[in-house]
Amino acid sequence: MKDFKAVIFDLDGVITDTARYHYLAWKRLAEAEGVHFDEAFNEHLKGIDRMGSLELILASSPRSYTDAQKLALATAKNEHYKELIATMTPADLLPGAVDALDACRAAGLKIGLASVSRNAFTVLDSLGITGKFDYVVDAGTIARGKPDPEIFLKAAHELGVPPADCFGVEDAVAGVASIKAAGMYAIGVGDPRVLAQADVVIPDLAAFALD
Ligand SMILES: O=P(O)(O)OC[C@H]1O[C@@H](O)[C@H](O)[C@@H](O)[C@@H]1O
Ligand SMILES: [Mg+2]
Repeated sequence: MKDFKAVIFDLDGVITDTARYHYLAWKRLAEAEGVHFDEAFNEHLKGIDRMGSLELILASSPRSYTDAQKLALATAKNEHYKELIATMTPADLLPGAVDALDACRAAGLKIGLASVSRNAFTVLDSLGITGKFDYVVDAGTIARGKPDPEIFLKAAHELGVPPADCFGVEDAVAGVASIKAAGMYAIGVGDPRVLAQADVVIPDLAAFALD
């Protein structure tokens, strides 16, 4: 691998298994609205921001919705999600996550976090790893979600490193697309058939190695 100067991690599904909690919360909402929801559908939602995910689900609903109803549904989903993550602790870190962060730090890399989740700061605090990042993007400041490159470019800018000297780590198709659109090297975490756009795919962070 070339001599990178920064690494930018996604959070949900990479560092901790919150992707599972997003899935459960969306599934309950979708089924209440008469929309069939399964793992395959959920794959399209990974990395997509809250309102974007809701729009994708409601596109399959037999009903129509006002903006106020959509906002109420998104808020209800988030309340359910917050209940699911309320008991998170450092034990919820995925295998290899802390070792990967520490290896990047030991190698002198700047470390950023690029999650479109507005719950990211809470989750990082629950996991006890906020201090391991040089910069965490505030999702509330991002105009265009993944697969747009904005969030990864913002992280690189704030870390003071050109995008070409950064690599990103992602579990979502939209997230890998965002990294590539930003002009960065992409490490996919998950299934290589799903994350075909990534430069390399590893099954989880336990397999993360800087060489
Ligand atoms: O609703 P939140 O916490 O702002 O999260 C937004 C999105 O954050 C992403 O990290 C998840 O992959 C998505 O599933 C989720 O919808
Ligand atoms: Mg993710």
